[in-house]
Amino acid sequence: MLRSATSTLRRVAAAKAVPVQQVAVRSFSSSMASQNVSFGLNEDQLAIQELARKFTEDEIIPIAAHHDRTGEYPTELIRKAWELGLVNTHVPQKYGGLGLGVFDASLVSEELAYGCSGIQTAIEANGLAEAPLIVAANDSQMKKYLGRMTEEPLMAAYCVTEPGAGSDVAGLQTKAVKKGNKWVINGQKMWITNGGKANWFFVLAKTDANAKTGQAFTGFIVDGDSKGIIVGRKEQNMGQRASDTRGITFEDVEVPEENVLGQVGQGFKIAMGAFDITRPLVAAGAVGLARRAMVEATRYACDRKTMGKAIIEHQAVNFMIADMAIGIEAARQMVWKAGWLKDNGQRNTWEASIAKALASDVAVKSACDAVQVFGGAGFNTEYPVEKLYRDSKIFQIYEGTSQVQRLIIGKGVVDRVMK
Ligand SMILES: CCCCCCCC(=O)SCCNC(=O)CCNC(=O)[C@H](O)C(C)(C)COP(=O)(O)OP(=O)(O)OC[C@H]1O[C@@H](n2cnc3c(N)ncnc32)[C@H](O)[C@@H]1OP(=O)(O)O
Repeated sequence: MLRSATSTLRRVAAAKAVPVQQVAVRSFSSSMASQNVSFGLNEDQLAIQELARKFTEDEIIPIAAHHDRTGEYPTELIRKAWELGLVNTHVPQKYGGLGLGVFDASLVSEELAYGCSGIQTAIEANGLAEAPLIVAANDSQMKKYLGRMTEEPLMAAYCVTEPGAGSDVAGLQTKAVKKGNKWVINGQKMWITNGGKANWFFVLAKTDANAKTGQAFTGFIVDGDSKGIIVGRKEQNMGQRASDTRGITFEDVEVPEENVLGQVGQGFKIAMGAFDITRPLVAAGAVGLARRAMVEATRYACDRKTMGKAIIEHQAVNFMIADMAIGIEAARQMVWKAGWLKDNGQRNTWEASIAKALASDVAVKSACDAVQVFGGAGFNTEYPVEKLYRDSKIFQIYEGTSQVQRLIIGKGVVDRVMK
């Protein structure tokens, strides 16, 4: 199905003398916005979900273990995903993208992460870098920086976290100072996904030391080849090893005034607003990983026999798998709700945090229990579940730890109950 979808896109592209990606864009861009809530996906949503599912089956699953073992960046695979329109899904149609809403993009994220959440993270990191631009960029910034992402398979990175400030964004030390008609950025960023691959960065820097958090920071778009950017080594992480994570140092990096995103002083809110788009998608990735753990555990449990019967027939095993299903179904509904709210113009920060916290915990527990179902084989690299377990942990950490999500959720409960 994937091959025939791809070759159809290629044929249409050749006939029209346009890039394949533009054909993919046109094929999937109609009526994708989830205006009315429904648990039944519409035809377009089913089509993009199926495209992502087949891509995962044909392209990601066969090479996932290799990229996990070697830590090699999946450049060629990302190029293929880009050709099909599975990368940069949020970029508005005006700038050559699919312009998918959060709900529709979550269908893609879940499928890709089913194959390998490390590869999905590399792809999704583009979405995270692009989100602040979607929140606040002007037309010429969008044309220049989002437009190029649909013309070539480029990568971008969201540069907020620092060695001394991950959860506490207000504690960032990177500074930007205005000199003439340029801004000069100095500081150190850490754990930057796609850091070594980025054509451009979204960078959050302090511009007013005396202002309160909501006015103290400014967001900048920084070209990857700017003088003074020092890219650190690729970090060796426990899981999601296909993804490229690095420290990035900014030493007197000059940024033109036209690369200020939104208003000076609004950067913190822009950076947080980006998470309203991307946290549901990280959560969708966690759902995809949990679903893979459930499928692998079920297949193994139906095959493996102890005490004269398949271990799935032992309730102790069957109930672990039942709990995976409970978590996956609940977390997916929460992802869909958080996406639906955003797509319909409503504030979804609270629901995005619930989705992210729930789905991350479900992913870690499901992967852990899948190892348990596999027993000794689950502890061995020959079988897929130890990778799922290693990959799952970061979901409780990146894009806001599970504790940060609970801070947001707890505050939201008080606001709702006491208003
Ligand atoms: C798979 C994809 C790629 C994966 C790569 C992973 C990369 C990453 O991990 S990215 C970095 C992850 N880091 C995080 O997620 C940071 C976590 N921390 C946070 O979310 C915040 O710092 C948090 C929640 C602790 C709150 O911080 P705090 O300093 O208390 O700020 P807070 O007082 O709530 O807000 C300050 C202002 O921003 C506003 N604000 C907060 N959230 C939002 C929002 N979502 N939208 C708009 N405005 C917002 C507030 O209203 C407030 O405005 P005002 O001052 O006018 O009242």
